[in-house]
Amino acid sequence: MADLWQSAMDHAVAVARKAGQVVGKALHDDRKVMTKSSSVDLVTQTDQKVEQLIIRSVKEKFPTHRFIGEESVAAGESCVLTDEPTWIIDPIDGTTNFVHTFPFVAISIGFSVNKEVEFGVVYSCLEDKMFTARRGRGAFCNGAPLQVSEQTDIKQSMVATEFGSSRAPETVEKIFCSLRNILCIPVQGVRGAGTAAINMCLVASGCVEVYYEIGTHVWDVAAGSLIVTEAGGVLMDVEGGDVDLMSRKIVAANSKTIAERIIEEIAAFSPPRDDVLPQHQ
Ligand SMILES: O=P(O)(O)OC(CO)CO
Ligand SMILES: [Mg+2]
Ligand SMILES: [Mg+2]
Repeated sequence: MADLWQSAMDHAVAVARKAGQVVGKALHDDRKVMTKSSSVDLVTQTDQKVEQLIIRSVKEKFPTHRFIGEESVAAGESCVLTDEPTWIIDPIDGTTNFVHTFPFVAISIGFSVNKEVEFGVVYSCLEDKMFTARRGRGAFCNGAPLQVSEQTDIKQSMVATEFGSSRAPETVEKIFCSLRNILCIPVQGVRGAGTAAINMCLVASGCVEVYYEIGTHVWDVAAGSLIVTEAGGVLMDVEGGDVDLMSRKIVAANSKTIAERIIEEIAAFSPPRDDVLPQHQ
C-alpha cells in the first residue's frame, strides 16, 4: 500500500516537465487566441495540444484511470468527480499570462482517489519550478521541502487574489468590495501571479499568507490544494467551513487564524458549480 500511487506521481512529474517544454517553445510562436466563457476567458491551441499530450501519455500507462481536463470539459466532457482514480488537469494555468508572455504559467495535475487528492504536481514551467506533494508526505519545490509562513497578524500579511474572467458588473462590484475591505485592514500587500496554481504554491512557499478567489475551477486548484496542506496550510470555503473543490470558491492560507480573518472581509458570491454545468462554458 505504501507506494501505491508513486508510479503515477512519477509519471505526472515527467509528463508535466514534457508539457512545460511544449509550452515554453510555444510561448513565442504559437499563441493563436480563442475565447470561451467571455471575451477575456482565453484558450489557445497550445492549451488543447498540451492537455491531449498529458491525457494520451497517462492513458498509455494507466488505461483504467479517469480524467477531468479543462479543455476536455470545455469540449463537452462531464466534470464529475467519482471515487475512481482521476487525473485533474489544467494544461496551462495562466493562459492569459501565456498569451501576453507574462512569465508565470503552470501545468497543474492533481490526482484523486475516493474524492481525495492523493498527489499534486504544479510545474511553473517558465521558472522551472516543480512543486509536488503527496498526501501525508509533505510538499516540495524542486525537491526542497516547503513550509507555510508563520505570520499570525493579518496586518503583516501578504494576500494573493485574482480578478477572474467575469466582467458582469455585479461580480466586479463584489470583487472590488472584497479587495477594498482587505486593503483597508490594512494588509501589507495584495498580489496575483495570474494563475491559481502558482498563487497556491506561493502560499505553500511562505511568500504570501493567504490566497482567495471566487471563480476558480477544480483543475485550477486540485493539485495546489494538496501542496498547500502538505506545507502546513489550511483550505476553507470563502464563507467559512470546509472547502469544496467543485464549488469554485477557495481560501488557502498559512493558518486557520489568517483564513478566518480574511473570510470576514470577503463579499461572497456563488458561480455555478463545476459539477452541475452540462459543460464548461
Ligand atoms: O488560465 P486558466 O487555466 O484559464 O486559469 C485561470 C483561472 O481560471 C488562472 O488560474
Ligand atoms: Mg486554470
Ligand atoms: Mg488552463
